Amino acid sequence: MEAQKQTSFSLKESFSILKTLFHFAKPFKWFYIVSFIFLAAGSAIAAYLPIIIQRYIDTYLADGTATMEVTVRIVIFYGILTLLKAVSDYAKDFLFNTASERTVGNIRNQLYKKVVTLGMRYFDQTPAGTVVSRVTNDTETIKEFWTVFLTIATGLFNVVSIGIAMFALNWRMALVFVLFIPFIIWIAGVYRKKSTLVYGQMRRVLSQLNAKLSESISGMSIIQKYNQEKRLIDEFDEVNQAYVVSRRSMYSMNALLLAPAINVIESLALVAVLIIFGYQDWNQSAVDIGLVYAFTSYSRSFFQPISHMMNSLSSLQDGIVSGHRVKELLNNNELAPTTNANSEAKITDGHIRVSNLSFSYDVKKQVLRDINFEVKPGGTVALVGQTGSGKSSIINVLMRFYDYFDGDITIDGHSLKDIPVEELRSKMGLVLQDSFLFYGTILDNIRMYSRDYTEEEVKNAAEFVYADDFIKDMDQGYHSKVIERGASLSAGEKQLISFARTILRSPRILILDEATANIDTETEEKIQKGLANMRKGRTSLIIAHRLSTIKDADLILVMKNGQIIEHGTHDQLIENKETYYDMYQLQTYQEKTGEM
Ligand SMILES: Nc1ncnc2c1ncn2[C@@H]1O[C@H](COP(=O)(O)OP(=O)(O)OP(=O)(O)O)[C@@H](O)[C@H]1O
Repeated sequence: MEAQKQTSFSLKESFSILKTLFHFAKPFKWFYIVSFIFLAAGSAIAAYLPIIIQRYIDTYLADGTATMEVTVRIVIFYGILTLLKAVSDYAKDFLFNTASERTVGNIRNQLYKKVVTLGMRYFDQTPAGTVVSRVTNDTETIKEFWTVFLTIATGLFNVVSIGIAMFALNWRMALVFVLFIPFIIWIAGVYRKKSTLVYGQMRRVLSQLNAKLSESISGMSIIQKYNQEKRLIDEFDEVNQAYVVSRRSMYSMNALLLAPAINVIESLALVAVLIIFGYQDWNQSAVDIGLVYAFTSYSRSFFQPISHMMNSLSSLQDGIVSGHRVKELLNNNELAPTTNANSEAKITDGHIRVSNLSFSYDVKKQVLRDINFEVKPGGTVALVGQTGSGKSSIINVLMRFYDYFDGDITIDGHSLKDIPVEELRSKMGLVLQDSFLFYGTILDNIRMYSRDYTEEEVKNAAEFVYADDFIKDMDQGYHSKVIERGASLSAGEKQLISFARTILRSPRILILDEATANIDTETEEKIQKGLANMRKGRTSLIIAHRLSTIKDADLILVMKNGQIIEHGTHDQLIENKETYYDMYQLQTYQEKTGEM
């Protein structure tokens, strides 16, 4: 985490970051090379154009030999070169931007590919906003960084070609221009210092603005319930005003330092040339009028690129920072757990055995301690216990969302570490409390966009878990739209869809985190019937919140602080009159008095 905040880098680090970025540009190298050839051509033409006019003035106009024919020839030549320059500039920009967009697109894809292979540990430690920002904002900054490369390259080509042209025409005049370069560098330095502060402040306030907005959107129901609208509007306004102020400082800084200051330097350089050379040479020979014209044209094209290059340096720094973050994410090795490479173990019967399993999410806090139990093929084991006792953690380990290091879990005699993750996940049907639905149709959500299942099979699966009734009642049945996260469906309906999704894949083992949300009695009845159908002939591991639903389990494990403190069947545990008995008594009382 600390490294992500790093904002300055040694030369060696910067090179290594650049190397990573260039690596992504490699597939498009010909685009870049050809674009630079056009850039060189454009710069050379830009430097040559004033020379044509200078020659025309000094050779023909000055001594009165500018015939119509000569003038037309020169105009045509000038016109063709101007056209060529326009074509070169267009080709340069088009090719470079195509290549840089593709390069950055390539980076975004690689980042996303990486993100989906990362383990849950990474997501536990990294706020979602940070991951989003890596894939969107940082790549956008890298895009700007790429554009800066073009600005710098264009600047260098222009300065060099115009410099050569100026020295070739008159080295003394050229020298006067060169003497003004330090002033431009000084102004650009002042601008850069100030802009780092102003842009930094702007970015900070903008991210506060975004954070405020996203917090309000996700907590809108709480905001409205507790009448917090006025407070939040005021807070938003405060940050918004700060943003307006920081944008204003940016504009006033740019208005003062960018164009006007550079214009002044340009004019000063030109005045200096005119005064110095005007006195010395002008009166002696009229030939120099063309020269003065050429230098007047050069002044802008010579100083502007230098200031642009200097201004771009801060974006270069931002690009390196973003490049570093991207590289860090790409090199992150908190990958999702994998399997022994050569193993092809298969799940056939669904016989689970957990032996001496201990587990921690963060190495510091022991979440599971010495867990031992067995679920026979087709049997049902229920996990019960107070919140935070470790029930979900057992499932997290069993599904290989997290790796474990102490003890082992075997299925059909194979250690989990030897069962390919795809095999494991295809044979284990997982239904979580909060079923995640994707944007799409009910049909897409049940078959998870796979073309392996026909609509008929999807319907059969839905019928099997009693989800068919409510789906048929919807406007467009199985083709009804599901909005983001299935917000338009009730918790019970989402759970039924999730049952259908699970059962469609005929898993050997069923892992179920029973929903605690309030579900109406009718849906609840369907859920229980659907569940009973799903469990038939399958090994089931159920996290139960309502003890009445697991009375028939073959084994009930009572958990507390990451340990199993009691186990047995419902009747045995009731007879024991310990924790389970107390929990059961309390729940039965609550159900009777309607407190649940
Ligand atoms: N991703 C995680 N990273 C770190 N600690 C975690 C993580 N998930 C859970 N824990 C911790 O592990 C412990 C067990 O949590 P777990 O979710 O397994 O409990 P649970 O019995 O399923 O609770 P509930 O009934 O509320 O779902 C808790 O102390 C919790 O704070």
